[in-house]
Amino acid sequence: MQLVTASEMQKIDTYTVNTIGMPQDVLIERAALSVIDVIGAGHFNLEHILVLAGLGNNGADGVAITRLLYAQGFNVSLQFVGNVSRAKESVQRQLAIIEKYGLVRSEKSDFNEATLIIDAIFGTGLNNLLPEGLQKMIKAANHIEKTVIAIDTPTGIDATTGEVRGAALKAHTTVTFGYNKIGLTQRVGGYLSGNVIVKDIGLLTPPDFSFSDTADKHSATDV
Ligand SMILES: NC(=O)C1=CN([C@@H]2O[C@H](COP(=O)(O)OP(=O)(O)OC[C@H]3O[C@@H](n4cnc5c(N)ncnc54)[C@H](OP(=O)(O)O)[C@@H]3O)[C@@H](O)[C@H]2O)[C@H](O)CC1
Ligand SMILES: [K+]
Repeated sequence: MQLVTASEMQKIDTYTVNTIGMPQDVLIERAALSVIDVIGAGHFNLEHILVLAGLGNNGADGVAITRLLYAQGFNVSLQFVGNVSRAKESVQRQLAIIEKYGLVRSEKSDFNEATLIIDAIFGTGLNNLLPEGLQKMIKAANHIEKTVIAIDTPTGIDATTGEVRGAALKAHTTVTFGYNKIGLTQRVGGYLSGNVIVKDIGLLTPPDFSFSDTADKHSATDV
């Protein structure tokens, strides 16, 4: 199974959007629909779903997932993690749409009430240690051992190395898009990702793309 680094995945994302012309919002919608497939497969308690969404496209996936669940009548709440005014365009568009659906974001959620947490805070764009406050929140969430579905990567895991960036959410399942990431198969990332499901969302790989040898060398799990 081909594994990729975070930057390889971002190159594939960019090629699909900028060269092929596939609108980013279509990819985000397909990503969200692929997660709904997994959620609907019957392995999770869906009584109260809490979606945690961040500033980047990972967060946009999370808001789209919330909308799809809300439209199907699920008891779903959305908590934005970070300063909404700093959120990317893709997230702002998703937030504007979900407001028209009538869903009001929760300011602060009680994790204890949730039966399932959807982690859409950070994905492959994580580039540094998590902010202190978020590290504390993640450690508290791990402590109460809630079932977590991670979107693309568990927040806090470096998608390339599998190292923890201060703290990382422990996922029961990770739904990752396009290719599996090296960081989900090795070091702590290999453990915290749980059951990794790779979903095709229509990303195209450039014809002359050469995967780094890092990717090939790390197909075995060396946690
Ligand atoms: N690109 C596509 O077509 C699709 C991508 N998918 C999803 O997108 C994410 C990758 O999205 P990206 O926006 O690149 O990254 P993230 O959502 O992981 O978050 C990055 C944002 O967060 C900021 N950031 C990064 N590290 C930190 C940190 N340690 N502390 C605070 N903030 C941080 C970052 O800001 P910068 O200014 O630092 O760049 C970004 O704002 C991928 O994982 C998929 O889930 C879609 O699924 C498909 C289409
Ligand atoms: K995530």
